[in-house]
Amino acid sequence: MSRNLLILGAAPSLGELRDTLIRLEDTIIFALIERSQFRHNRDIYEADKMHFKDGYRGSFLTWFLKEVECVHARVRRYQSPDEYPFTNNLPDPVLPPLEYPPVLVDPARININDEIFDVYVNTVVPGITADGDDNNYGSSATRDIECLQALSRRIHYGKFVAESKFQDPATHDEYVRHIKAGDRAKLMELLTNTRVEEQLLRRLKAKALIYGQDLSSACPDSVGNGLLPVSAAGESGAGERVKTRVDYDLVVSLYRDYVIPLTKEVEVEYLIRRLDG
Ligand SMILES: O=C(O)C(=O)C[C@]1(C(=O)O)C=C[C@@H](O)C=C1
Repeated sequence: MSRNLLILGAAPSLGELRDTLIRLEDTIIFALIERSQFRHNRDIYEADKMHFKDGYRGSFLTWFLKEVECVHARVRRYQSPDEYPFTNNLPDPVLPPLEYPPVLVDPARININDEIFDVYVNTVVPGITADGDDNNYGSSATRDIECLQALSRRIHYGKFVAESKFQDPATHDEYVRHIKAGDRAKLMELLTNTRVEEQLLRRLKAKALIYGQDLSSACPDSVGNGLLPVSAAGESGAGERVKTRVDYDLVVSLYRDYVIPLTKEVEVEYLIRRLDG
């Protein structure tokens, strides 16, 4: 995705941006499935549960995040306008800066990763994992970081979506009026597209149902007969609820209650500052 942002001369269209959001649904569902194979492992989220030889005070996950983000910062990850770190005071890149086409007007580099982290640790992880401790701390935290990065990229992509809506001649003047009035509620109303949200949630349920199935004991023939038949409602041919590796209703509620609202929050916060300077 970063490469695309580098080579795009002009702002991406709303259609192109929505295609990226659709692709990120797959990334997020698979990352959640990966994390859900391990138990909750609550200790990795609690500060001072582990003794760090380097004197670090905090949770295992925040220690791990900081280490990973240091490496990623050194290879310029956070120079990309769709990548935002969860930790601070990161080192400078070892390579010269890249020139990204100036699509966004975002001097404050709006970053809501603290909110995303909070929702992920306190709501998502307990929802998608079985309770208990299986000692897979490194494996769990590795998957956590993948989930967090994917969610963060998806949610901060709202800036590009907001910019594209702001540039649209059909709504430009209306956006400018609400921005000048500092009216966040009106901006929220204007940028909301209920039809797109409903379609997204339906698609997401279908994807979570299909990607979440464990096909290890299925014996399909060469044209695929023999795979578990699943209806859109999540019922097997026999009428019972399909057991998937990650609960598809949870994936839908994650998007409905957090991912979409946080994306819209990013869009509003981006737009409200759009005319500054
Ligand atoms: O596709 C858009 O128009 C967006 O702004 C993205 C998004 C989303 O988060 O998926 C957010 C707000 C809209 O109501 C619809 C969808």
